[in-house]
Amino acid sequence: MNTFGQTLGLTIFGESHGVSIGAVLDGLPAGVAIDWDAVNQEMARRAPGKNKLSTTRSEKDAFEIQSGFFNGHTTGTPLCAMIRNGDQHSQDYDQLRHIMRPGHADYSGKIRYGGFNDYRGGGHFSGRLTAPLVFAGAIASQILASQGVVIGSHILHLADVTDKGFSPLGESTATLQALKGETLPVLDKEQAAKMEERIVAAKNDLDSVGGVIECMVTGLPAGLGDPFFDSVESCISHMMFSVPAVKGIEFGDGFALTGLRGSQANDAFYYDDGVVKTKTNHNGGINGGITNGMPLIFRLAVKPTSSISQSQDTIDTDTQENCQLVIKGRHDPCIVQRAVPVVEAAAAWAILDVWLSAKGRCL
Ligand SMILES: Cc1cc2nc3c(=O)[nH]c(=O)nc-3n(C[C@H](O)[C@H](O)[C@H](O)COP(=O)(O)O)c2cc1C
Ligand SMILES: C=C(O[C@@H]1CC(C(=O)O)=C[C@@H](OP(=O)(O)O)[C@H]1O)C(=O)O
Repeated sequence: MNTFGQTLGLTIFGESHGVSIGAVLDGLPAGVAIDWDAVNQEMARRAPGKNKLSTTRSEKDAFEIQSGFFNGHTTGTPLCAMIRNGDQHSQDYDQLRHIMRPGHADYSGKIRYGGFNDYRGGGHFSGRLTAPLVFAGAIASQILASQGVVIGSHILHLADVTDKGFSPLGESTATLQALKGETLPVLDKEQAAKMEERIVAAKNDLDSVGGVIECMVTGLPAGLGDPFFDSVESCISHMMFSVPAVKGIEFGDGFALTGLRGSQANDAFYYDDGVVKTKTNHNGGINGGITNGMPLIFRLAVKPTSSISQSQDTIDTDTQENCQLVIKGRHDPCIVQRAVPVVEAAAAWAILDVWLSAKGRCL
């Protein structure tokens, strides 16, 4: 199934080198006035071909609304948006019909779909399918913002360069919003130039780099989520592994919690003018799968781009022999900075789904 969500259904469709890609958003509340300029801004943050750190494929990522929006408001029935593809170089992919890129989905996709998958540009597996995800998330984040929820992210690590982490007790809305204007969003501004240098160096070596994105969600009330299968961690993780190249997630202190004692890892409660807070936030705003009212924090591992131009060992499925592959084409030397708006959008959609499920489809 290519649909995500319990109360709010998101279906994404299309192939990177097909006519179009798009999304169907089902279950949105009726009567929401959407700020389309803000949606366009989010699309532009993710769009390819903007600078030397990204693929040179140039796409406008303009969307055409097909349904679900009438007289300035959502109708509450499925909202469908279509995004046309315009700058495909499909000949770059001719050899990839039968020569499998290591690290990409060529082989697994070929087996899954019996060889009928559209392999051009990675087809339906392409990072291009994150454009409809951003479209959906941009709408979800507007709805969440009306309830006081803010989502922001930065690059915590890129190759061997490290930014300072988010303050676990929360960052201001101004800080989270300001990060959205940056190509390499970091808190310690000196790290951006070093990160850029690592991406350019990898590209010059016909290679790629990966990193870690840290995401924070502020303004969530306590009590959202469910204890087991639909825990907030489960819902967010389910969504985040839909972002191509994401290979890991941790909440709060995550794996580092394993090195602490209980006395160090527990987040002590206190009343702050009648509001329940915790003095630390090692658990990332979630206890028992349910939000506790503190900022939600998670980190994602993003792998280095698999399509590199060095010669690599692989297989030819036509001849059933081992062979060498030199990939042609226009690939991102680093996915991390391109994935930042995608992660925020994906978080917005997953959290709005949790919210509407908890509150019986209502805000
Ligand atoms: C925004 C974005 C851009 C991407 N750009 C590329 C790219 O240019 N070349 C590439 O090989 N992979 C790229 N990827 C990653 C692949 O789509 C992904 O590695 C592939 O679908 C296999 O999925 P997996 O890595 O999650 O196993 C990109 C991913 C995202 C989110
Ligand atoms: C098109 C986008 O990114 C693409 C993601 C991608 C991949 O394999 O994931 C491979 C490249 O595709 P192509 O070879 O067609 O240029 C990227 O350009 C986009 O982000 O909109």
